[in-house]
Amino acid sequence: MSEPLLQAVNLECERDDRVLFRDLSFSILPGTLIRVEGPNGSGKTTLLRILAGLNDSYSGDLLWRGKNRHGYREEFLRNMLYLGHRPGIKPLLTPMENLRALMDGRRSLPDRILWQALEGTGLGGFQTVPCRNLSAGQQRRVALARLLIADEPLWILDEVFTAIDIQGVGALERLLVERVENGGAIVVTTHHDLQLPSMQRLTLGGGDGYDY
Ligand SMILES: Nc1ncnc2c1ncn2[C@@H]1O[C@H](COP(=O)(O)OP(=O)(O)OP(=O)(O)O)[C@@H](O)[C@H]1O
Repeated sequence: MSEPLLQAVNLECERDDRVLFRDLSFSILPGTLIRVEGPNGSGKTTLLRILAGLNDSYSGDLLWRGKNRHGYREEFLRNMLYLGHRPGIKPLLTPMENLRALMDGRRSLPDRILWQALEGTGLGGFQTVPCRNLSAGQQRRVALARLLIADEPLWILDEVFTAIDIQGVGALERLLVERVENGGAIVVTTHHDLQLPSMQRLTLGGGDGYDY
């Protein structure tokens, strides 16, 4: 069996004296997709931000490739791609400029590749239009183009199906399946009815303060 990329060991997080989750332990293996589920406010975004290294308000351990992540933060960040529940698109920039910004200097790709990635998410013809003139779904697609040029082994995706039309949802589902088949690891939250082969589920909402 392959080594886990990321392991959560006894994670616990409290917000405003309410336990969102405790004793949460799981492994994220290459070639797996984990869907984090739970009702509004159950802590899905909080958990994903903790996994992505964007929130340190937790107890427990996170191991990156078997070692405490604290000592390997840069390596972890280089190998992880996080897309948050907001598209994170700058309205005054074009899709091309935004996509380059989303690369965050990790790899220098030629414009041709970025252009094609935007075409691949249905933004052909919009590559040089300021993003403030795009629809909500088109802005989301700019962020999703980042996935088409991603080589990070771990993707952490928060509500990336939001505002995407039915064709876009199908294309994104196929991309996720293909990625997992090729050894990628994905953690995703969505209120969309995602049913992918061999998807694992991690359900939140059992902490103190929940009646359901
Ligand atoms: N910065 C913060 N400070 C204090 N409480 C917070 C903060 N961020 C989130 N919370 C609280 O933590 C709880 C979990 O929020 P979170 O966004 O993780 O839930 P979620 O499961 O992703 O919800 P949704 O399905 O609505 O997106 C909520 O009760 C929220 O009010």
